[in-house]
Amino acid sequence: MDLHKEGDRGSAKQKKVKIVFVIGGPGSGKGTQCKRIAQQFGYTHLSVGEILRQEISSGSETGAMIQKIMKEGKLVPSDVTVRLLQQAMQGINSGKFLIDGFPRNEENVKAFEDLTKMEPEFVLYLDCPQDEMEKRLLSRNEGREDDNIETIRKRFKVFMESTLPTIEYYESKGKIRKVDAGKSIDEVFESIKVIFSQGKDNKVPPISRHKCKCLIL
Ligand SMILES: Nc1ncnc2c1ncn2[C@@H]1O[C@H](COP(=O)(O)OP(=O)(O)O)[C@@H](O)[C@H]1O
Ligand SMILES: Nc1ccn([C@@H]2O[C@H](COP(=O)(O)OP(=O)(O)O)[C@@H](O)[C@H]2O)c(=O)n1
Ligand SMILES: [Mg+2]
Repeated sequence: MDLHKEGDRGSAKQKKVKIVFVIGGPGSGKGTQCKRIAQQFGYTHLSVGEILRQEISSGSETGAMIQKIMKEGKLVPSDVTVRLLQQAMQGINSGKFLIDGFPRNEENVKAFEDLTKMEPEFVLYLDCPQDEMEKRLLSRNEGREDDNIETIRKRFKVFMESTLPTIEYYESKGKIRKVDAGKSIDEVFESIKVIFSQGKDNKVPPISRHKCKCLIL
């Protein structure tokens, strides 16, 4: 599959790939909602966290490096993350990708743009109060090494310091679609359905980081 924009190499035959990024704090419900979106709207769901965990399971040296970083709640270097993400995308013949947990910082954005020459159609932002996210993560029960209170707090800090600026970046491009993710799974999905049913010209009102529920601690 060619991951470049239609026309980039002058061929009218190249398939236009549509990408939606899904971001939000740890425990905001990205994975849960992505499964539903993929099923209802025909997207291929790629969880970047899962891709990184698969690399850990492979037993590679890169995997060992990723494991150490994840345990500390930090972010994996973008060249590694984007290379693994691009490999995963190239193995799938899909026109529509839902990329969960990406981008998480400005370096992620730049590495993705540089390597793939693509931009997301829009960015779905699941905005959830931190105390709710903490509660969800502590009862997630997936055996993850990073779902302990110490690492969870570090991940929240990384989200505030590194991911919120990327939300502002996409907001300035009119690409953020924000939903209140503090509600029930069904209620959140109802709001998401409205967004995925709209044409790309229907923009939601702009947001500012001061209005994010995740900052109401
Ligand atoms: N809206 C919600 N209300 C209550 N629990 C939720 C909601 N969305 C997800 N969960 C639960 O919270 C945990 C974290 O959800 P998950 O989808 O893994 O979040 P993320 O991928 O953003 O970390 C899971 O155990 C999930 O079942
Ligand atoms: N773009 C990304 C995504 C995940 N990660 C790493 O993977 C971890 C788990 O990501 P995840 O998306 O599975 O976590 P949740 O937000 O779903 O809980 C993060 O805390 C980072 O250490 C990363 O470094 N860069
Ligand atoms: Mg997840």
